[in-house]
Amino acid sequence: MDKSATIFVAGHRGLVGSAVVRKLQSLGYTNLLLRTHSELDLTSQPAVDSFFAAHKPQYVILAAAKVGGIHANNTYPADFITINLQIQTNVISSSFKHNTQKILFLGSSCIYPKFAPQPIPESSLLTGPLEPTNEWYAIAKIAGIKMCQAFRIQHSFNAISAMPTNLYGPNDNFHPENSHVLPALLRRFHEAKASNAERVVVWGSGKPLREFLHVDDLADAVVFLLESYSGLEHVNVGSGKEVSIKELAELVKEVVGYEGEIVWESSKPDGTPRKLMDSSKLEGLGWKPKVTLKDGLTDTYRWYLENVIANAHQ
Ligand SMILES: NC(=O)C1=CN([C@@H]2O[C@H](COP(=O)(O)OP(=O)(O)OC[C@H]3O[C@@H](n4cnc5c(N)ncnc54)[C@H](OP(=O)(O)O)[C@@H]3O)[C@@H](O)[C@H]2O)C=CC1
Ligand SMILES: C[C@H]1O[C@H](OP(=O)(O)OP(=O)(O)OC[C@H]2O[C@@H](n3cnc4c(=O)[nH]c(N)nc43)[C@H](O)[C@@H]2O)[C@@H](O)[C@@H](O)C1=O
Repeated sequence: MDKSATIFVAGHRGLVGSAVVRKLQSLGYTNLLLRTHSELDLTSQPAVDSFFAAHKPQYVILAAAKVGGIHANNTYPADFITINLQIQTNVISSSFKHNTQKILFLGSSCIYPKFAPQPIPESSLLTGPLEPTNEWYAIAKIAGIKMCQAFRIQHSFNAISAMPTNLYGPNDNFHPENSHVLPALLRRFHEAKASNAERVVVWGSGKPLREFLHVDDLADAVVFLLESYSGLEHVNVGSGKEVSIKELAELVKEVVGYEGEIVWESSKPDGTPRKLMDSSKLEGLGWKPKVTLKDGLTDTYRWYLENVIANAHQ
């Protein structure tokens, strides 16, 4: 790829988009096209089409989406299905219409059936019922994969899809209810330590297993796929390592330095019991993750202290 190619990174202020921008800049890409949500609402078809007509990006990385953890997905199903269908339909169809050379769409491991074989190969897509807490979001993401495939089959449009596992890192969403488990626990344990609270509440049974990938590894994989993969099938992006939510909570407690007790709130949903991705396809293409969970958590906590807590005290 030419380092001066115009690359539109949609969602560049989010967890994934900001990591992709850091990665592209570190590799010497100089012509990044970036718009905030207020500058360009991707749910508006006329606005997206005018933007593409005016700027004609050569490459597009679609990292803008309505995203949230188990509680947000379960509480706002209409938002999760509608906004995601709108954003991806507008961006993929305008990319094709205005001659983008290649687009990379980001889905999620929740596209797979709740009881898929573990580790989950790409071929498990559409082989069984979805996890109910996030089926609305999953249906939108599955439609995104199928839209990329349909444009490739009908129009030879170079649209590819990457399916990341659960991500974390700088610029994550640390909202107490609507975020994913890892940033939620970093914040909750930090606040408990700061206020000398005797216990911290963690949702569910602690038994579900999750695979976590640092967002810098994901960004590396995204750019790797953009530069080197043009297949019909979506590609899993995982770390290959899973931990139980109980183990995660113990690790966050240690990294934050909290000494109180953990209490489990069993009325909260566990979600899918296990979703370890089979990332052997990506590994076969020549890509591997680098960041361990312990190192990634330690760095993310440092980022949280320096960027969220420090700013809150200014
Ligand atoms: N986080 C995770 O664990 C995982 C994420 N993914 C996927 O990665 C992608 C990025 O997720 P992530 O970075 O975590 O999400 P974030 O919520 O951190 O970022 C999403 C970005 O999209 C922007 N956005 C949302 N709606 C619109 C809109 N209507 N118009 C313009 N911009 C909009 C947001 O801007 P604003 O905040 O201003 O609305 C934000 O910058 C998503 O496709 C997600 O499905 C996949 C697996 C796991
Ligand atoms: C990436 C993926 O993310 C979502 O799926 P999820 O993996 O279930 O996401 P989660 O991070 O919110 O929860 C993981 C586990 O952790 C437990 N848990 C404990 N305590 C807290 C807690 O405080 N907050 C949260 N959110 N979860 C908690 C929680 O009960 C669950 O058992 C999808 O909806 C969808 O968005 C998607 O694709």
